[in-house]
Amino acid sequence: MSSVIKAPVTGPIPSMLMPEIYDNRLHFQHQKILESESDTTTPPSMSQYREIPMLDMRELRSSSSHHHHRGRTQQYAKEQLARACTDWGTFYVINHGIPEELIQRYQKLILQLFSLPLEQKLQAERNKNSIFGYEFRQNQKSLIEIFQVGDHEAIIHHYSRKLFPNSYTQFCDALKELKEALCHLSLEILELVTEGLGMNMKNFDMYRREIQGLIRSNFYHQMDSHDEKEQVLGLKPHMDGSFISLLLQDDVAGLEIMKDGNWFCVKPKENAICIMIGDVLEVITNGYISSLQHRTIQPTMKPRLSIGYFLIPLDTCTISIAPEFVDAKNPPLFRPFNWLEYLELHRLLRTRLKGISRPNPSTLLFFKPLEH
Ligand SMILES: O=C(O)CCC(=O)C(=O)O
Ligand SMILES: [Fe+2]
Repeated sequence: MSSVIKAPVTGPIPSMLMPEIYDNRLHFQHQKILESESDTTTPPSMSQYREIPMLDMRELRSSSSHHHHRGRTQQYAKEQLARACTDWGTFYVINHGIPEELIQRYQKLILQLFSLPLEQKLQAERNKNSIFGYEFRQNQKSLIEIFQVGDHEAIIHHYSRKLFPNSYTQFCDALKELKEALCHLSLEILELVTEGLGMNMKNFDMYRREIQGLIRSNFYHQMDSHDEKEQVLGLKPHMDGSFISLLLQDDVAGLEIMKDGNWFCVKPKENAICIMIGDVLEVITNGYISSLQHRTIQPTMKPRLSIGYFLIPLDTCTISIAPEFVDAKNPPLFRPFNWLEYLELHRLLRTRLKGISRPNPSTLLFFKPLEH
């Protein structure tokens, strides 16, 4: 029958962030897309477990050695990487080189942060118009605490001081060290991925100077389960607004991925980092690879900590299809857009559609050519 959307999209998008490219026609289109979708919120049932591809960074990294066997191993690993991207949109990497000591040090400190009194954490609360800070996200059945910062040292110091007035340097140091290591690794992987998919590295270079990093820690509280078969959703199904995302997890399961129309549970792997393809790469490759739809399940046995690192464009960056992914058989699927425009729509979907799961949670729908 009618759509179940409780909060129809009305009123203008805040003009401060509204690029000129927006006009009323597009705004109307957004409304149409949102209205055509209905609530598909059903409690997720237990998902089957699947192994995702596993790649060895030691094999992928080029070496100065000209050893024949080594070259073949590397070539094979690169093919596996390309296949992981086209078939799965996600994979684990091992031998990534991020020191275990550093990860554990940061995990310990971020858990200390989450165990601070709520009033103190709220001193660093995320501002409505910002993506940085602390967030206490409580729904009927789920509870997640999130802490997120970017590359700006001043912001990191600002929030760290509020949270750890007496010992903030220790926290800042670990955060910055981990962020830098993850930045390095993610750029390396992004380069391997784009090159492996046949992207012209000159076109990739245009983005190199327009990339920033976000580090986000998610603390999922342990929830009571009344029905063993029914799971409680933590994060709703979504695609990340990133080039790629890196995910570190403790030993508690909770991540689920969508593959071929089914949800699968991905178990944490010791010393492995989960890589996910984000929306930006889907656009640049003109849909040759898709961003990974994923969600999380609220744990019941013990709490769960995950740390995500997102490589995202700078606000000023324009995202457009790399020409080598367009030909007669592959017409352009997306119009070029500015990153702020993406963020605004991403936020619109999250806030205006609170409590509603869209059948297709993709923000990229808005950048497809208009249908007549
Ligand atoms: O906690 C996880 O496993 C995933 C987190 C996630 O998807 C996100 O922060 O975007
Ligand atoms: Fe995500």
